[in-house]
This record gives sequence, C-alpha cells and structure tokens, in this order.
Amino acid sequence: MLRLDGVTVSFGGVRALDAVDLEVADHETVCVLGPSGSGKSTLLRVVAGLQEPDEGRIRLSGQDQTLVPPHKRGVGLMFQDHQLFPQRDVGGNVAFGLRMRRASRPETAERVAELLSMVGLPGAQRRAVATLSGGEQQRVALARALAPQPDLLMLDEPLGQLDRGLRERLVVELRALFSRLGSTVLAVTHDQGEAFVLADRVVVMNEGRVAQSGTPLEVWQQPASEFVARFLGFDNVVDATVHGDTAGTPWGKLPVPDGTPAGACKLLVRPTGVRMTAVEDGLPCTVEARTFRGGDAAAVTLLLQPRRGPRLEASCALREAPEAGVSVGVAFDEQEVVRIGG
Ligand SMILES: Nc1ncnc2c1ncn2[C@@H]1O[C@H](COP(=O)(O)OP(=O)(O)OP(=O)(O)O)[C@@H](O)[C@H]1O
Repeated sequence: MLRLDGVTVSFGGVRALDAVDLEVADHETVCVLGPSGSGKSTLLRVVAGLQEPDEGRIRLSGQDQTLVPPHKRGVGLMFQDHQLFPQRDVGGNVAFGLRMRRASRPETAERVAELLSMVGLPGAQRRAVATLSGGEQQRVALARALAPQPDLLMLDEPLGQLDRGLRERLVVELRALFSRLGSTVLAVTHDQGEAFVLADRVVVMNEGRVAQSGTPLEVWQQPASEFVARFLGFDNVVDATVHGDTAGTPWGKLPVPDGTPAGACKLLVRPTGVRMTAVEDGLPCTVEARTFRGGDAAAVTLLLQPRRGPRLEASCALREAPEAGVSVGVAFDEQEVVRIGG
C-alpha cells in the first residue's frame, strides 16, 4: 500500500528524515515510535504531501506520489491536537471530508450517523464541540478522518492529550475498530505501551533513521541496538564478551542462553532476570532505592549498587522486596539476558 525508498528531509543542517525506507501493507497497522525530534511527524507530513522530500520516493498502491497534491493522495491525517472546527457541531465536523467530496445530503447524513455509532457516540450529531470531553473530541476527530474512507489513515499521537485510563481503553477500541474496518494505518506515538497494543508492526526511529522494525514482540524480545533497548525502558545495558555459555561483564560472569553468538557485544539484563539471593551467594549489592509499581504482580523496582560495575535495576514481587539500605546478593537468570543486535 505505502512504500518509502530513501526518503530524506533536511531543515537547514538537521536531517529530520535520513534515507528512510518503510513499507505498510494493506490492512496493516504500523506504529512509528521514537523520542521527541526523531522525525515522526515529518514522516507523516511527507506521506501526506504536506512536506516535500529532498530525496527519495513515496509510492501509494504502486503509484509515485511526487507530483500528486495532498488532497488527491487518498490519505487521511489526524493531527496531534485533533483540531475540531469549534463553530461546527459534531455532525458538521464529521461531514467535513464528505462535503469536500461532494457527497449528497442523505448520503452524508447516513454516513455520519454510521461513523458516530462506530466510535461510540451514536446520536451526537447536534452536540456542540465545546460540550465534549477530551476523549469524546478524540473520537469525533477519528470519525472525521475515517469519513472519506482514505486508503491510508495516518494518526499523529492519536491519544496524546488524554489521561492514562482513557488512553488505555481507547487504544484497545481503536485496534478492534481498525481490524473490523480492515483499515491500513500509519500512526506515530512516543508511547511504547500504546504502540505495542495498537500495532501489527512497530518502527522505532532515532535521529531521522529507522533504528528497528518488527512486531511488538520481536522488538521487545530482541532490541536491535542499545538505543532501542534504552528507549523501551531497559537500563541494564553493559559491554560484554560472550564466551560459550557465559559472558564477561562489569558485574562478573553472567550466564547467557544457549546459542548466544560469541564475541564482544552489548548485553541487556531485564530487571526480572535480576534475582535476590543471600549476600554470600551472589554479586553483593546495596539497595539504593525501592519503588512500588503496583500492577497485577504488585511489582517493586529496586535500584541496586553492586560492589563492582554500574547500577542495576531489578524487579521483584512486593513480598520478596528488601528495604532500601539493606545488603543483598544478586544472581542472574540466563533467560532474561539478551545479546543486543542478535
Ligand atoms: N518546519 C521545520 N523547520 C525546521 N526544523 C524542523 C521543522 N519541522 C521539524 N523540524 C526538525 O526536524 C526534526 C524532526 O522533527 P519532527 O517534528 O518530525 O519530530 P517528532 O519525532 O515528530 O517529534 P515530537 O515527538 O516532538 O513531535 C527536529 O529536530 C525538528 O526540530
């Protein structure tokens, strides 16, 4: 459906996009994930035709888009701040794209009613935009973007402004909606949790380049670089040398899973793979901080200062969590030790 080849966009000396290759298949939801300034919005703008690339090609359904103006590209774009027209009611907002396409009145009314039901706001046509909650506005913006049935729906931080509970609920609803409609979606977000729920595939960006692309599970299980690992929230990353079934690290020898390629590399230790032992049985550490995280497992995050090597983050259940200031030993679970980059 969508294909970018070597797309580059520069602003002065900054390469907002640097030779980006990207594909989105029919009916696929791809989420572009990355820190602020990594080029996510520029990517959407270039596909929508709101920004011209300096180099590279963009194709939609096999057709080169270089000379195609934005309104003829068949893409729907929902912006970060969802900018509804305040002077129009809900129905007027949703009908906007249909009017532009010169749909008849009865046809428009029917489609607006259908879309509002779909986003969970049946019968809201006459409501004023100012009377809507943030979540309701977001749904109206989505209905407006879906109305002209774009070949490709693009969402820029679709749930950006909403509080956490609402985001968690809406993102699940969105996923179900896109799957029911068979939509092809390219969404950007800086929130990995949101991307992992919504996406069939995630694309992690860093400084205008694609750092990794894969299913949420692939990216989580096997981050391609230290950047991706840290972006996903994993801070236990060290230089290591793998030899057989162990790796030499600043924390001493760590077990690694069978088949880990030998040689110098970066190693990630997931916090759940850092287990508490008696001081004499493991790497001696002092508990520097203890943070209760809640969640299903009543998890606690521990910040440990080992006798040697950088700080370690550990995750354990509340009932097993030592107090701050206590000395503990630490052992490593090989299944949670990952060689970065394969
Ligand atoms: N119109 C512009 N003029 C100059 N520089 C720009 C322009 N648009 C973007 N940039 C720069 O290009 C880089 C990428 O910006 P972009 O908005 O695409 O990032 P982003 O990943 O969407 O960030 P955010 O998550 O903060 O929205 C940044 O360094 C930004 O300052």
